[in-house]
Amino acid sequence: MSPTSPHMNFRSFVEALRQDGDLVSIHRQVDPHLEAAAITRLVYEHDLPAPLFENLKGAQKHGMFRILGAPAALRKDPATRYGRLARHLALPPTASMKNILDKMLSAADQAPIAPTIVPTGECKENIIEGDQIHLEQLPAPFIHKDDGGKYIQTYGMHVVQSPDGKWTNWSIARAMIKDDKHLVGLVIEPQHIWQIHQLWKKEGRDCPWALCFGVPPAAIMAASMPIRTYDPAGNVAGADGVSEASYVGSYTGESLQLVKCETNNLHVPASTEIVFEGTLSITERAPEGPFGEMHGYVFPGDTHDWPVYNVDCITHRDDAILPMSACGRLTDETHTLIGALAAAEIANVCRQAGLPVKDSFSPFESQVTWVALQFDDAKLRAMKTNSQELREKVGNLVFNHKSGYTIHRLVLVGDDIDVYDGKDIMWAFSTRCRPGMDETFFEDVKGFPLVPYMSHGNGSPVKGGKVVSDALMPSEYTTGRDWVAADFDNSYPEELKNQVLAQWENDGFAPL
Ligand SMILES: CC1=C(C(=O)O)[C@@H]2CC(C)(C)c3c(C)c(C)cc4c3N2[C@@]12C(=O)NC(=O)N=C2N4C[C@H](O)[C@H](O)[C@H](O)COP(=O)(O)O
Ligand SMILES: [K+]
Ligand SMILES: [Mn+2]
Repeated sequence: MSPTSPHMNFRSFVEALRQDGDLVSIHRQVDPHLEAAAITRLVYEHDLPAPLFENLKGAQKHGMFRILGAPAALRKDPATRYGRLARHLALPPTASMKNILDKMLSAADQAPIAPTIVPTGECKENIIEGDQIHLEQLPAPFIHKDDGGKYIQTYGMHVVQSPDGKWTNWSIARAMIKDDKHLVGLVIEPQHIWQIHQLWKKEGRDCPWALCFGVPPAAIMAASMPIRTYDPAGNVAGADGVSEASYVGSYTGESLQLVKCETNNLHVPASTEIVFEGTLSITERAPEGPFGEMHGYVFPGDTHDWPVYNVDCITHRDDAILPMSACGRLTDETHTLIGALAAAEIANVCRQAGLPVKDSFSPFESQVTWVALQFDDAKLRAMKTNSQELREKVGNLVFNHKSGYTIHRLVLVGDDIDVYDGKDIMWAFSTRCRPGMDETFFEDVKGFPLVPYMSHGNGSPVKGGKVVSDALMPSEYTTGRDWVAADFDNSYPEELKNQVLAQWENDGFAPL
């Protein structure tokens, strides 16, 4: 029996949400065609408990399957805002986003802990092979009314491996059902699944593949993060060169238990809810999309050809649960994970390059197209640099690194700004960054085509459109801050503030 702690076992994670009062089980029959996603979308837009659809119209025998919506979205209570993410990492429900990202980064300078291969696990309770596979009969969700198909894959983990077996990558990339035996999905440059797909193209063989729905929550966090592993040549990139599996081992302190696939030599977490096994074709492509994407748009009819996945075998737990991210406008997993984890890795890359970056976050208000980088003001002054020089240095470093792929604006701020507070970032950006003069634009770097002003804008969808906006004031480079904020914290003497706070409720105000 594999570990049953919530961060290491998806089924236990769902039960932990129930214990937390952060789950709504819906027993009435719900239609996977739009209805389940519509309920989940409203959950996202109001930060409500995760919906578990226990009785899907069209669910197959052996419990194939139920759906858990909003697996890593926000909780309404500010005190436990990130509780559902915290549960992915065995952190307390009151953990801050900083606690969560620090935990994810803690692996960067710890020894990797390799996974353990075990003979079997819960994911082997049911095995469906060959002509018994009918993807079209599964209760796969149709998520947005203008989508190009049923997106069964929105929170599963792709497993692919370099031909030399040295590098196994875990990542999330969407995929929809193409027909009874095939999926089709995004495999975009420079993502690691794209890099490994390229290696198999050179080999002239289809890429062995597995797609794991309902993996240990600690694993899906690394799958969503642009951690540095091998470069395309298969050499170790940067200090680590670990695969996600070993990276997860580091920050959980536990060796993940994996089992071998039935039909290829890849390994998958033993407690996975549903496993698709097969190949990612190096030749076959098919129309994919449109899809309601992370920036909150569907462009009807916006279909493009992407690689085809061939499903040879399905294994699954009894009463399996498919996690679903009905992504789009704020606030869902594409914001709490893609933006936040990219920000964390970008700060890591900056620090490795010797830049005094203390903290970073991608403000939800920017639909996670920005990352705010908080500089240590004293160390900044010691650099004896200036705005233009720093903007160029940071932009050239981040916008040419894979971790910067999805980010189009970097906002540089001092350490009086809380990067996790969107109001703080907008205050600094709006009042300290003079448009044009304090900004450096980058047109010769890789652009992120999913941003609407890229794919449906006026310029190249894949090049440029990036900027470093310096919201550090000139005094922060030289003498130190030459202003006082006109707010309660900074504009009143300590003893007066304490007196006001002590009197606060006696004066008739509700507790802050
Ligand atoms: C951009 C993406 C999506 C979109 O907006 O449609 C789509 C939506 C869903 C499936 C919900 C989704 C969720 C819920 C989460 C949490 C992450 C993503 C996605 N999907 C996309 C996708 O279809 N294609 C893609 O290339 N990257 C995606 N990521 C981001 C990657 O996972 C991230 O960049 C990793 O770092 C990649 O791993 P490595 O290569 O570094 O190993
Ligand atoms: K990853
Ligand atoms: Mn990777």
